[in-house]
Amino acid sequence: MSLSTEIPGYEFGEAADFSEEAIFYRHLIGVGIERKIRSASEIFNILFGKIISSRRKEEISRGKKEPRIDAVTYYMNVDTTKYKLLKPGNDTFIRDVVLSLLLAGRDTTSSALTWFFWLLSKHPQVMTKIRQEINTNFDPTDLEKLVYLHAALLESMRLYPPVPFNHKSPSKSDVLPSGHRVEVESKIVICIYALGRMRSVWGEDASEFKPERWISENGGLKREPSSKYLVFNAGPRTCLGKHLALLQMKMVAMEIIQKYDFKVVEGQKIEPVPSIILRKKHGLKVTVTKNI
Ligand code: HEM
Repeated sequence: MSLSTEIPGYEFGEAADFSEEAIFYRHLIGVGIERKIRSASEIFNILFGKIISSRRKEEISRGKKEPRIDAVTYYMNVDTTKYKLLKPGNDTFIRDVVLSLLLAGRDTTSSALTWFFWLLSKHPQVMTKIRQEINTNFDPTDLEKLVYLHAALLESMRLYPPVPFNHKSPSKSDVLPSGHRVEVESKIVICIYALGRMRSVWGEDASEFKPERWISENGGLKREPSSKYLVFNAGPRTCLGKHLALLQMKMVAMEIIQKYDFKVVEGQKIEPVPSIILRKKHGLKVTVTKNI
């Protein structure tokens, strides 16, 4: 669903939601909801086919002028001779890379912000502190100064991680540091949602929303190892968009908090969709008034 009534047909969004739900069933239950995946990929193929072919025509008509700076153009201009598996004009490669970036960056940040604003509605004292910080420390060129807002976003994702679980399989049999033996290709599902709420990891107040736990004694941000805060994954396949995501979320949150007052509509059902992204099944209904 889109907030704008002017945005025509929302095929991409619906296809993305379908795929995320279908992948959930594949990861966890091991059965495919193939029809959803197939119709979502047909939509992606049609949409990306149109975009890539019109971009190719545009590039030809631009001639020697500087190419546009965007992901599709960047990957269209990759030197395919340097890579064994790439063929010139390989549209499938461009489609897959751009689609991965869109899926990785689309619902993750929007899911994070939806839970964040819902938590703020339940913790008005946190909202007040964020407003105070924005009013005193706001510098559009340096959002790093918004330490409390950053802490509140990290804390919200600890309780409601946009990617709530991950799934790994060893390529050969191994023994984990815990002593558990894992057979080749066995499925290890890591529940990031549960990890964020474990008292043994986060302390007795693990289930409470407390941005303060991220503030160090000197008032800066406390760093936690990525193996403890697995929200962006850890190791070599850690999220490439982590810093971009936090920056985008700070910008959006700051704009909304500064300019609007919003009230969450009472009595609505809050429940997640079974999907690889922790989306709210019914969205979040709020009434918004502009701050003058
Ligand atoms: C709050 C926002 C985000 C969260 C919580 C998040 C979380 C994650 C997680 C958990 C993974 C690992 C997935 C796996 O192992 O299967 C991942 C991978 C990735 N993310 Fe993000 N992500 C966010 C935003 C973004 C954004 C905005 C982008 C870029 C536009 C992005 C790009 C990527 C890419 C390219 C990977 C794959 C890295 C690899 O496999 O080498 N992410 N992200």
